[in-house]
Amino acid sequence: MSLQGGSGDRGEVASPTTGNAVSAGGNGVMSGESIRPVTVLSSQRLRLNPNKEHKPDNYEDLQLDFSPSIFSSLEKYLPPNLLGVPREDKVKFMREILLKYLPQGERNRAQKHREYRQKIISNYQPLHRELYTINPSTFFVPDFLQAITDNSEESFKSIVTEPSPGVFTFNMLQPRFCELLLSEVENFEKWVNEAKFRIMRPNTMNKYGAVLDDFGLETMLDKLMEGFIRPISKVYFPEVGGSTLDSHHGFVVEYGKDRDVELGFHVDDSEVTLNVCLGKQFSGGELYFRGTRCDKHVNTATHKEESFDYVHEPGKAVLHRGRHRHGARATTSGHRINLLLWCRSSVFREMKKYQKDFSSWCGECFREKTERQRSSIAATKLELLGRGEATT
Ligand SMILES: O=C(O)CCC(=O)C(=O)O
Ligand SMILES: [Fe+2]
Repeated sequence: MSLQGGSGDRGEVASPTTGNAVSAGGNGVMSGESIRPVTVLSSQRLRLNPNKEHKPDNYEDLQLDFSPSIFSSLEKYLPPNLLGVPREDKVKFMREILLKYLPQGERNRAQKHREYRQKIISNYQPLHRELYTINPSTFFVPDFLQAITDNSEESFKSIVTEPSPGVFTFNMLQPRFCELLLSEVENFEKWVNEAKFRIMRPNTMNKYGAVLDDFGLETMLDKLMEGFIRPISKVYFPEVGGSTLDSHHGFVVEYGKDRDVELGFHVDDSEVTLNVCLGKQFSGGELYFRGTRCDKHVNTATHKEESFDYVHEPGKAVLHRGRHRHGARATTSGHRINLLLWCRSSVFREMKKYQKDFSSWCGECFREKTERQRSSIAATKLELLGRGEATT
């Protein structure tokens, strides 16, 4: 976890962690509501598929130890006989389930983070309100928008290039959008300095940069992921949950004089990462890739064909697996700011717990599997040959 190899050719890979995990948390009690005896059997199970017709209750006004939106989402999975019971009974049932999944420590951390965000959002005045709601025609370049609208493998192929296996690039953001976002980030940082507000950095590896989700851009970025990144990831990264991306961590990183200089060798806490350069003028800052690895193989050697350097261009996106080992070289002059969207799939993360063989995406698992198959074929051949000789 520790060493951040400068050149990224080998060495241990750091895995940046973030504080934004699951938006839930609390002090473990529901205040303000008396808890009625529940008419529910705890042996009842959630449905496998949601009831899409059901309109869930609103839980915003309750003091709950999980995010109200989790209750609204989970309600669609309640057994049919529970859909019509009083809201407090549904809360009790769902809370019991949620408690099994989110330990107290994590809930406390998530609650603190919710309060932190709330403090920013109620004090920070956005400069460009048009950034906070997605507007495809002003955000994206026409070719990208057309490809997403057509939503087919062919349409994506027409805009996407794959300069190295697993690294996909395409033009994505309009210069005007990049300018506005840069100016919004600058404005946010100005406010942070003036208010002497201590902000959380995007991850453990950055001293600079800002989490966009923390100052109001979460909903916009969620729409960006769902409507624009998930369709592409479904085609290019199906083996790591590309079609089921359901949460994200969105931030900007900043490099240059008085900022971070480079970024060490690491893997992201994401299934799929979108990295778009916003500008401004800079030299250096190339993104180097060194092959995709699972946890077990994260520190294994790089093979020649896995080495690839990418030169950032404003407005242009790079899409890669989070487990694709990478880092950023020093930005030697000017100022470089990139938008990062670490996209995650809860379904993939759950399934991963039960798997050992990741040969569909881990370069080393693939090599081991191929080697096993090769020697098994060789052994079978030898045995058949031996039998043949014995009978002649
Ligand atoms: O600076 C870059 O382009 C890479 C950033 C990155 O890999 C990250 O923040 O996870
Ligand atoms: Fe990264």
